[in-house]
Amino acid sequence: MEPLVSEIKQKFQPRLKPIEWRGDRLVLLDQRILPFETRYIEAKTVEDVAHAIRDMAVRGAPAIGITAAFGMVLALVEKTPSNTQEALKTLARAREILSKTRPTAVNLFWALDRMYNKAVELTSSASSVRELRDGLEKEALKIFEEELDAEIKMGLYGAELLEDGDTVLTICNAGGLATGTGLGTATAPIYIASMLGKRVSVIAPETRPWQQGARLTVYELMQNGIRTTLIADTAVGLVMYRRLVDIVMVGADRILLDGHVFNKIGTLNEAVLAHEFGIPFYVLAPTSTIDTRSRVEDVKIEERSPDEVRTVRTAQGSVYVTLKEVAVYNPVFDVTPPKYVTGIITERGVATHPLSINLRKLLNKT
Ligand SMILES: CSC[C@H]1O[C@H](OP(=O)(O)O)[C@H](O)[C@@H]1O
Repeated sequence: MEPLVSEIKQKFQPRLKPIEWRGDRLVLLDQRILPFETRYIEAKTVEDVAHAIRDMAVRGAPAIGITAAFGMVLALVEKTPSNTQEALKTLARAREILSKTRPTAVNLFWALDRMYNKAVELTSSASSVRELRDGLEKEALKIFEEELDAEIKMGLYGAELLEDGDTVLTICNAGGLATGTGLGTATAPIYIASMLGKRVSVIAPETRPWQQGARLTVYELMQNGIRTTLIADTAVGLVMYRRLVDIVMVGADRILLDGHVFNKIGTLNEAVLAHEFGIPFYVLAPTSTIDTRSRVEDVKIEERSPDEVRTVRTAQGSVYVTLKEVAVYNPVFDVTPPKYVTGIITERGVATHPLSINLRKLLNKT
């Protein structure tokens, strides 16, 4: 598969660069104001990175992980510790700050642990803080490259499931904006199938309240020439009932070993409806999104500001669509039980039922 991965890596020139490392700063495409305005923000400190993740200037499980990884490097850039032991203390503080930004996407914690453990390993041989920082920078860049390779492999596995003329239903944005690489997870099969000559189109629900579908998925798919139809979230049932959907492909923020999938709010609705209408429902995620330790009850489902539901984003900024005083409950993820999942597509292959056994097999695959 490797030669094909290299060929596709050369062929796929993403229009968007959501995350760019500049050696002493991170340049992030501000996703809070797309598609109305293309604005980049510079993150030069750990706090800058924490704010960008918390405020969703950058979002999407893999993109959050990659951004946090570079945030750990910036911890040694913004103020150079006096020695490598002080550097470890600085990195522990940075991990603490970044781990508090958003609770559901496991990629954040996976990336922070990987970077900190790498730092511990490097301090045993690094003769200076600069050597430690250079080693950490290499690790963050490696995470980015591994993520892109994983998406290409997921895309190849997923593209095999797509026929010429198929329509894919998605949710939220699990595209190149959500992973930072420009290819995405749920969108990777769509881009690669199209590259391989299959005419694939997409139905993208707007994905209230943050509108990742209407503002981000529509934007990136159309930029990449994919035929896209936007629908209201409440229309997913009817498009399935009318057989307008051949397959559902969604991303994930956290997948448990028993096959429970945490993803954007509304994913459960699509999964249950797809199961009812006999439509294949696939989840796409790199193995860095698989949480091998938690049970369903251990996972915190993020709740965000009530104003995300009370308002809608427009080119002029957010406008209220209801009474400002109304009470709001705003969970931004849900959890889909494994019975509603046809398969989980990772860079190591596709796990089908029994998911609990086959996910472990994929993780143990060398
Ligand atoms: C590549 S999957 C990304 C995943 O993250 C999104 O959530 P958010 O926009 O709140 O970060 C959504 O759940 C996507 O499926």
